[in-house]
Amino acid sequence: MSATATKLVPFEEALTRYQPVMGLEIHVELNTNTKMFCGCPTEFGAEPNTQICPVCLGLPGALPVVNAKAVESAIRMGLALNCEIAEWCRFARKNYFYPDMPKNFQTSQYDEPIAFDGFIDVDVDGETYRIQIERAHMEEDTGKSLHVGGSTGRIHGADHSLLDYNRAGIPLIEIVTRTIEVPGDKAPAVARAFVNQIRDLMVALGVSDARMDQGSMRADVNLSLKPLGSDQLGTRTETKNVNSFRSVERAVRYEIGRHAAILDAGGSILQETRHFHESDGTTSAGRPKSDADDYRYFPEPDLAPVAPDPAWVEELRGTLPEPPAERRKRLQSEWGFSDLDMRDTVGAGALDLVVETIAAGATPQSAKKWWLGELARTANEQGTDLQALAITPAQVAQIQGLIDAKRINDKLARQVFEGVLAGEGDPEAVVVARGLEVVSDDGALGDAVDRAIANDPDAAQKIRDGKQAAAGALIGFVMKEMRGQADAGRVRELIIEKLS
Ligand SMILES: Nc1ncnc2c1ncn2[C@@H]1O[C@H](COP(=O)(O)OP(=O)(O)OP(=O)(O)O)[C@@H](O)[C@H]1O
Ligand SMILES: [Mg+2]
Ligand SMILES: [Mg+2]
Repeated sequence: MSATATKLVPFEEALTRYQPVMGLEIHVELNTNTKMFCGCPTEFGAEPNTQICPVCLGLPGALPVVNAKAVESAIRMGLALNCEIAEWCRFARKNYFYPDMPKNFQTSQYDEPIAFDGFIDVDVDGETYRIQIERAHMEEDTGKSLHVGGSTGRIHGADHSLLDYNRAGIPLIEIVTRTIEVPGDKAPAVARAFVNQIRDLMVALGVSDARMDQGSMRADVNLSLKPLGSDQLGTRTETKNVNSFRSVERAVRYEIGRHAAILDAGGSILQETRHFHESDGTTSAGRPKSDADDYRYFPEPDLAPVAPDPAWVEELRGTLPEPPAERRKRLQSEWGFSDLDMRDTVGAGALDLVVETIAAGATPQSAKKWWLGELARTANEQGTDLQALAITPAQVAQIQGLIDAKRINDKLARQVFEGVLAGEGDPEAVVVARGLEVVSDDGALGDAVDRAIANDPDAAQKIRDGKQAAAGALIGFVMKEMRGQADAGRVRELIIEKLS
């Protein structure tokens, strides 16, 4: 579903007249064992409405209690984002009605967030861009609506809705950037790199599994344009719940072209939420949303203020992972990567995957080769991120191990990747099931070499005359006959032996 007739100004052309301005809101689900304000479990994928209680359902008289582990995660996250940590802050009620929110308000933070005024640096094409963080605040997730039945189409195209409140009350941190202005042509890539880096940071902190494909990390992309040279912000649109790095990049690009077309035609941008469509990279209108939307925020009367002891905050500072830029420098020197190797790896969002693949036994170069080659191509074809592919770093290392042991070659490895990605099991199982092992047995190879010599007497004669380069044609014949499964090195040796 997408707005088919939307006219776009080509990206490069839009940038000759407008400066894009972005703002990113990232929701991260914390991996605490229990919910934000009650003891319900947070496990993903349970039977609907089995992880609920009077507190997360907002039943009258139920009293919430703050999850201390969630506060700890929020503080560590704030510190990692170079934020100030509030010495005293409160929760607030954000009042609105929506069926997936049983309490009729979301417990969030408003003007007193736990963390504020931070920044992180992201690298794109060898340049560093500093992204200012306005705040990171604690809140709770909503439940989920499932729209089913299609005969009346009254509700989002469906008959009726089912509600699952298992997710209601799971701790969330919302990270909000200040407006971001970078050279227009870099804007989509900077947005993607930022979200990517937030993910890496969450994983390194161990506070969330930050899986965009599973919704444990979600990005809202705000975008506006202003005429070049103007210092007045334009009206923004807010593309909601974008769920991959690649989609973040595409959403920015698409909205730039769409805004430019409207502004060029003398129109004005409607401040609204938008939905992103993976299939064709477009967005479509959601609901109008003005800055004056009145959520009637007020301090939550049922929760005590959060006043983290400064000594505890300093203690938590000591638990932070190595800052990303320093880590990249260290890894680059450990791996012996060139600047370009490193830039490509980071740019592809493959840094942690490469780290894990090396930890599982592969060399840095081979880990990089597969993630940035074969697997990046596959991710691109599937329109997803490397992290979402159905293969683990350990499996990539196993495939490289099979190559190193000369049981398969690079070409056969591609078929092993295909099998693993298709869910046929571990590399070893795929090799056996698909019969992909390289033949290095002299008997079978010798017979094929004999046939190759008989097939191409000219080449054979050249080799007898000492022109070993002519062996290529015979090796090609053998490889073709054995469907790529011959040990090419051994075939060459046999050819030379037989013809000298
Ligand atoms: N004119 C603009 N153009 C682009 N981005 C903007 C503009 N004005 C604000 N932003 C960005 O939009 C984001 C607004 O997020 P914020 O959470 O503060 O409010 P919201 O989107 O109105 O509320 P909600 O959390 O309910 O979605 C910020 O990242 C901000 O920098
Ligand atoms: Mg927000
Ligand atoms: Mg928003």
